[in-house]
Amino acid sequence: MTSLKNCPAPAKLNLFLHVNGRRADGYHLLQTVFQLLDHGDTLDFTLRDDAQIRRVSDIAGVPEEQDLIVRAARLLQAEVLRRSGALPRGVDIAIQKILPMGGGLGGGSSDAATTLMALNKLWNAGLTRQQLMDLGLPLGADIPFFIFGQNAFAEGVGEALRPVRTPTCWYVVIEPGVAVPTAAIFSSGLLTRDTPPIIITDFSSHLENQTDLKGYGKNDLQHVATSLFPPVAEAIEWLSAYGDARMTGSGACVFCAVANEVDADAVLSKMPNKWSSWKAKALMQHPLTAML
Ligand SMILES: C[C@@](CO)(OP(=O)(O)O)[C@H](O)COP(=O)(O)OP(=O)(O)OC[C@H]1O[C@@H](n2ccc(N)nc2=O)[C@H](O)[C@@H]1O
Ligand SMILES: Nc1ncnc2c1ncn2[C@@H]1O[C@H](COP(=O)(O)OP(=O)(O)O)[C@@H](O)[C@H]1O
Repeated sequence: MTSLKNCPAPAKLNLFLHVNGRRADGYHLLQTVFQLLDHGDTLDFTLRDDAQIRRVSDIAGVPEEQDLIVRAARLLQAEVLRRSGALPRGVDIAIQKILPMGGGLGGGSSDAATTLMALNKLWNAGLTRQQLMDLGLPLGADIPFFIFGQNAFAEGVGEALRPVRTPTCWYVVIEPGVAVPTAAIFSSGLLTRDTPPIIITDFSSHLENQTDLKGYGKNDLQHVATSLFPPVAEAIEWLSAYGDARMTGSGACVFCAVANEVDADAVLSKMPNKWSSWKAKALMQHPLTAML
């Protein structure tokens, strides 16, 4: 095998996100439920005859050397060399990017996770899922979740993951047109960091029948983001007419659960033109799992 094409890098939502405290290194302790969506970026990987890792598509605002895709590929290439003594062949990576940056949809992390999983296969590297998760974590807190490959209740900074069953519903997502820098939200004086930890004992039924998220927490980052970025507040206010509208991650995107595709289309038909918006089905598994 010399190439892997059309590899999906799905978006995630944080169905809720609690900030429970802060570690000594300044990183925040979170509790969140990650939900995979059938909407995301797509990547192609083609082996080269030399050892270079190259991104062959432009991503506006992200230089090749800083791209999480390139950094993830180089990290795995170095790890394979360390383990086996042989340097894997280089690779050209093309990406069709549709997820907005600074959107709270985990796009960069998902691209990096797909890269680690696809190259592990293409290079016959044989790393376990857990080894890939450990390798990815320093690049981005959401990367272990995407490699985990199932909807999850996460703790720590997002690396302690347990599978959780979530509703088989649809989501309407609004991109409010601003990029929210994650660091600015976490460092804000407006942020509360003392939500009491919740304890989930029944992971098989938790959240399963809830298309309405009421009662399942809140996003502690939301009031910070809405204060600093008014378009986020405006999108939540508009979408609240159709359900329990919330922000995902550190923003800027806003979502609302609906029962089915017809209901999603009904909300989208009323959407003001100023926002990009879309519908997505809740996925139960990472779509790359079935391809590898
Ligand atoms: C908030 C979450 C929730 O899923 O998602 P996004 O909104 O970014 O998608 C993630 O925890 C974000 O993870 P990620 O996007 O990888 O954040 P990073 O780039 O690692 O962190 C950017 C900066 O935010 C702060 N940060 C991040 C995560 C965390 N648990 N505590 C923090 O204090 C740190 O100052 C860090 O330098
Ligand atoms: N392949 C990539 N796709 C998106 N962003 C990337 C990528 N590589 C690096 N980044 C950087 O990561 C930042 C966060 O992007 P992203 O993960 O899409 O947003 P969020 O963490 O809010 O979901 C971007 O602003 C960008 O500077």
